[in-house]
Amino acid sequence: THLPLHRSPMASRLRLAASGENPITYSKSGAGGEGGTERNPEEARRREVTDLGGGSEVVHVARFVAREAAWGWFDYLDKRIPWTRPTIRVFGRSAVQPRDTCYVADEGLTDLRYSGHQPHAHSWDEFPVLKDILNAVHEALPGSHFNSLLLNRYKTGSDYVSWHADDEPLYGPTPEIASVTFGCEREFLLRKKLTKSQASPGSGEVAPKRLKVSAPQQHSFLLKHGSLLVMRGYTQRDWQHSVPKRAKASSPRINLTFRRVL
Ligand SMILES: O=C(O)CCC(=O)C(=O)O
Ligand SMILES: [Fe+2]
Repeated sequence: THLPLHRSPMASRLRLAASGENPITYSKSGAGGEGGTERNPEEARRREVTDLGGGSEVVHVARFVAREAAWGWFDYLDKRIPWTRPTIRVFGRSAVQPRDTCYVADEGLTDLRYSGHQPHAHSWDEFPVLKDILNAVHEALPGSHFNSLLLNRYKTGSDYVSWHADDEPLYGPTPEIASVTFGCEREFLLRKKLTKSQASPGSGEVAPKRLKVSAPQQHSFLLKHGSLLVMRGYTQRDWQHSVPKRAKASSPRINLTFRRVL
């Protein structure tokens, strides 16, 4: 079958993986089962693999979850998740996090802490749908064993997540993070962290010769309703990511990032 090529914002960055090269195998739950209708047919779940260099890689599956099923999951999550907007600390100041959040994790894991905030860990048993989504992600990523999930809801285009890396030690040096998006499509940006020598060119008395500092490498992904994006290798060590404000985005977006606490 010939599929329309997904438009890629940066034409040069891609190696389109043939589906045979990276087989996604879902256990068919048979006629009447639910599994089959939630996921798009295999030929639609085309993977774009972006090699960021230096052992970092991003995999993007624009049509991971079938549209209707994805809206069903969106509605469930929007209504049933006990969303909160915690006060966090950034650069020594308190601020209300600019998006709703919720955290789910296996029992007995090291607690997650970020920006001076420790979210309450809910149990998977409270939200059966999350187990379905987790199963779909596990089937798409053979060998993955996610045990925790951070959910974010961006109510409007004014909600965002600023530049950061999910490089907390509890995830280990090369975490695989799988991100599933529902609802409003938003841009997801990645930029290379500056190395020591690239960062502020010193504060010596003699002004340093003006060096041409090239802009950090950047990649952009438009994350659509029902899409999957996976960051792996050294992406958290060497890159930062963000979902910037977008005045034009008026409807809510829900994003799930599955992680493995070691
Ligand atoms: O909403 C997204 O796509 C990203 C969320 C994120 O980076 C995070 O929760 O760490
Ligand atoms: Fe993140």
